[in-house]
Amino acid sequence: MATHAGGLTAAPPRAVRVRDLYRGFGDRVVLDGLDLRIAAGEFVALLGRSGSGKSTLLRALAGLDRAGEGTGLVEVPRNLAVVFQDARLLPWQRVLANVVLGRSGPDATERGRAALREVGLAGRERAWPKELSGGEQQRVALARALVSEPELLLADEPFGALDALTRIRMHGLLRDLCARHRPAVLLVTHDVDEAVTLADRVLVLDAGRVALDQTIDLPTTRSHRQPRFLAYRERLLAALGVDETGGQT
Ligand SMILES: Nc1ncnc2c1ncn2[C@@H]1O[C@H](COP(=O)(O)OP(=O)(O)OP(=O)(O)O)[C@@H](O)[C@H]1O
Repeated sequence: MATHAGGLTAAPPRAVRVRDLYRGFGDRVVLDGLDLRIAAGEFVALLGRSGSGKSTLLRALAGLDRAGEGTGLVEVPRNLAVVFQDARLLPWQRVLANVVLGRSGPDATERGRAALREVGLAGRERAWPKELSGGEQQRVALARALVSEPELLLADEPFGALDALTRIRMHGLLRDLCARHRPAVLLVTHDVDEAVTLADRVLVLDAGRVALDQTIDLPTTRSHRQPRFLAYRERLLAALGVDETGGQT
């Protein structure tokens, strides 16, 4: 359990606990007394208007927020992994080396191969990153994240740069990987459908705090046509201040 920006560390609950988190840049207050809990194994999606502070919160959890000023309690498991919109692979390393980065020994290699099999890239171990499509590169990034069996996976719009069909395939992949590995997940996304498709709970960030905390009570395999899916979608869009036509409410 790592504690960033002050505060005492309690017994490790293997989940996220954030209390009274403040983050600002100069005069700009971005997170303003934010509270958040994520249970072990829980999948939480985070929505919010552009500039509402989603990435700032994710960086605070990842311990990557050295730029701004901040106070508050942040407790996260030490064993966490982060994936971003761009796969951030090392171009001079082959795919398998990217997955096992920083690890060595036959065990690491075997785990890396297994992770690549899990993301559907068996046989591509010796490929260079530039030989892969954007979707395949994100698969490698997911394999690299999961090879350490993280207790927490932080994902900042991981599918934001992919085309719609690839994104749908990646949703299925991420859902299956999370069902198998059971990390707690915080997924930052702009895509309301993605949030309702994947998450146990969807949060909407507004004015520096969690403005809506919506449990998604749907079966694991979800269809966009289910009436309850559409009802959640509508509620979240309303909380984001947009209607179905893209207009402001
Ligand atoms: N290093 C920084 N220095 C100054 N301001 C910053 C810095 N990082 C973020 N900000 C500001 O903090 C606010 C929140 O940014 P953040 O990236 O967290 O929002 P976001 O909700 O993730 O946005 P988007 O959906 O557009 O990615 C923005 O106004 C941004 O300009």
